[in-house]
Amino acid sequence: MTGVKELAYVVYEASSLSDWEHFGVDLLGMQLADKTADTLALRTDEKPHRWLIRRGPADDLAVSGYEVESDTALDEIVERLTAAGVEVTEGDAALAASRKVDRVAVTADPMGNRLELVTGFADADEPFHSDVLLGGFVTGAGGAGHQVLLAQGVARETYLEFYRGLLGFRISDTIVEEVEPGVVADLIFLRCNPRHHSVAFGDMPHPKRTHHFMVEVTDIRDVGTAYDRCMAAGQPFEMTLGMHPNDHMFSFYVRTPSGFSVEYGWGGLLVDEETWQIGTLDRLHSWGHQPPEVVAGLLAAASGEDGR
Ligand SMILES: Cc1ccc(O)c(O)c1CC[C@@H]1C(=O)CC[C@]2(C)C(=O)CC[C@@H]12
Ligand SMILES: [Fe+2]
Repeated sequence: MTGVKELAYVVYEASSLSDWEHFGVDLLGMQLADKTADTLALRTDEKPHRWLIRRGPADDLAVSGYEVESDTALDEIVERLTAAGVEVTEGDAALAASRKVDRVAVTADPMGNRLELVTGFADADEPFHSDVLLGGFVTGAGGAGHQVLLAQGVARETYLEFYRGLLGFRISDTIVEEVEPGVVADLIFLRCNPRHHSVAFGDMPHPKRTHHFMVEVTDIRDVGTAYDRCMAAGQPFEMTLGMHPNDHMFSFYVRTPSGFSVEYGWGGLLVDEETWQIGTLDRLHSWGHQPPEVVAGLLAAASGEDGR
């Protein structure tokens, strides 16, 4: 089935662009591409933008842009969506120009997340440059990274029918873990290229549309120095360094200025379509990924009055 090829870009609506500029550029090592009174364009590679931050009150995900192989592939997907009763509109030239794509079709998933299906996402004129990274970000065929979105009470079969049945995603695995007595995290991970997942869904209570966006770096030292920069800047952490059992990502989670998180990772697994088997795992973390207050408690206990 002709499906989408990669997560190309996201648009976030944020109340403070200056906080996001500091977060993206100084802490994460992205490149500021463009800045107006109401938007910020951040680069992680040869593309002109991977994150667009637009001024507004939502402090949440506004758009997920997925690139499609060709014009005919986009026609095919639009036709499939329309036949399934999903509304799709062709974006105008101004929208396409603002996204730096040839063509953009606008639709929404069953949770009401706006999706832009695009062709011809151009490269920037200038090569990517980071002021702080030793290496670079891992994008390429795997796209900009991955994100976890909230199911918001929509049944799994409903959003799978959309993402798998209409957009062509494949299931990589599911993880179900009882994180506290009576509280079950149940996540499903979907891929559209060799990256283990470009999107995952969970139905836990969460105030935003998105839980996190994952950016991956080529050099493990850049995970460590990003961790240090976030720590030194007082950026709140959601989880310390750790690893996931499904995609083997070595990562930490830090809060964005909009309250949801960024996962900053290295070493993510690539899926071989020929041999991959859909797994069902029972733990979210192989090790680490502790809430900071848990680590703070352990460290305080370890250095208590009798702990010399
Ligand atoms: C479990 C997992 C595997 C691979 C990933 O890239 C990934 O982000 C995650 C999930 C992260 C995160 C978590 O571990 C704790 C429980 C969380 C907060 C959720 O409830 C949704 C996202 C979950
Ligand atoms: Fe993740």
